[in-house]
Amino acid sequence: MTLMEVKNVQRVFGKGESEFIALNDVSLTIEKGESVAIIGKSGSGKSTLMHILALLDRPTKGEIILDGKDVTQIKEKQLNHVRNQQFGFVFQQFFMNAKDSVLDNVTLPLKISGVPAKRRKELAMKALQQVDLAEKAKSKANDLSGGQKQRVCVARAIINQPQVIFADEPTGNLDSTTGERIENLLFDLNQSQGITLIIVTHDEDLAARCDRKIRMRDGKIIEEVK
Ligand SMILES: Nc1ncnc2c1ncn2[C@@H]1O[C@H](COP(=O)(O)OP(=O)(O)OP(=O)(O)O)[C@@H](O)[C@H]1O
Repeated sequence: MTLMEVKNVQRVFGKGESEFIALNDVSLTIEKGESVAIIGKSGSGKSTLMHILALLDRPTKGEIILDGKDVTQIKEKQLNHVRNQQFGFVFQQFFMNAKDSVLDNVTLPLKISGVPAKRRKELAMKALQQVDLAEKAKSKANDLSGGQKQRVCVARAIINQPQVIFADEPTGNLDSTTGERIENLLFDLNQSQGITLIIVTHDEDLAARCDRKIRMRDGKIIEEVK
């Protein structure tokens, strides 16, 4: 089953002399339950493509079809809703509220979607158990190690039972052992819950674990390897 189709997408930044084509006629289909690595040199357009797929950015030209629906032109409010309900995010820089508790960080997506506090806590504890960090629920996010922070981010990403997790260099800030633990977590979720994984990475070993590798250069997909 197809999850997402990207059709002839172009993303242009800037205007006039400073115009820059970051994505140039990119087309791509993503199946449900796949794990896909987006690879390529710095500046090749990987993050730009991921942001478009994750509906965090809109294409200048082209179409995005999600679950058979054209979402290219839908309103910001609806986009936010789709992201909140269906997507989870894990980024290299963690993006946590450092002064808040682990629990508050993990429940944030549910707070946004209006889930009552008691239920939020239940689901957060379940998600934290999955990443083996239930005992840190009350700690300040800032007091955790890098690997623990990233596990909190994975817990936050799965709390809404998303159909896709978007990960941008999820192991980029971690040592290799800790990074591998995060990788294992992501691939376990992919295998056991069928969550589609879309991972931007420089790490060839991480890319090799994905079902499919999409290599970008100068804003184009130059190679797809299964
Ligand atoms: N908001 C923006 N305004 C102008 N140019 C941008 C913007 N975002 C990205 N670009 C340009 O688009 C190109 C692709 O950027 P992108 O971040 O997608 O690359 P990347 O492959 O993810 O690189 P890296 O591996 O370094 O993160 C770069 O040349 C970048 O300078």
